[in-house]
Amino acid sequence: MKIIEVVAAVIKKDDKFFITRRGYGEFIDMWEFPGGKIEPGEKREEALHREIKEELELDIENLEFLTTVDYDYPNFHLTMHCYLCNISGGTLHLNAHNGVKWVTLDEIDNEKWIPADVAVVNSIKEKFLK
Ligand SMILES: Nc1nc2c([nH]c(=O)n2[C@H]2C[C@H](O)[C@@H](COP(=O)(O)OP(=O)(O)OP(=O)(O)O)O2)c(=O)[nH]1
Repeated sequence: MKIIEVVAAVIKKDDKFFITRRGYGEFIDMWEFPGGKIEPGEKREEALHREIKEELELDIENLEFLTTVDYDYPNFHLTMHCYLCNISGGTLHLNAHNGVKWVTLDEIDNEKWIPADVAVVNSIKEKFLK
């Protein structure tokens, strides 16, 4: 099966997490963590900086590895490396999404997540729920 390797940003500020709603494609209108495919020769962190700049026109800093999620979709296998980070600059523009919001840990389960992201949400809760 085709393997797709993706990086995703779990952007945090105070007690909230920044989530984005897909604006196109198979998972349109479902929530995800922004990011995208690693290009040949790219390091994971470089790919994440590039994707967040392309998709949202934001800069990120303080990347800290959170988890790698593996998920079998019907037509590909997803390997997704997720990094906690903060916004360090830029002005938000939605170039790939049709919505964004900041959610607390109390709200994070209530979203219509892309299937693989349920495991990311569980990792976030494991790390931050006291
Ligand atoms: N970015 C992102 N992709 C996710 C998440 N969860 C999940 O299953 N995916 C899947 C959906 C896509 O099939 C794949 C990432 O593709 P993408 O469309 O974001 O990547 P990209 O920007 O590099 O690609 P493209 O649309 O330009 O081809 O990973 C998530 O939280 N964030």
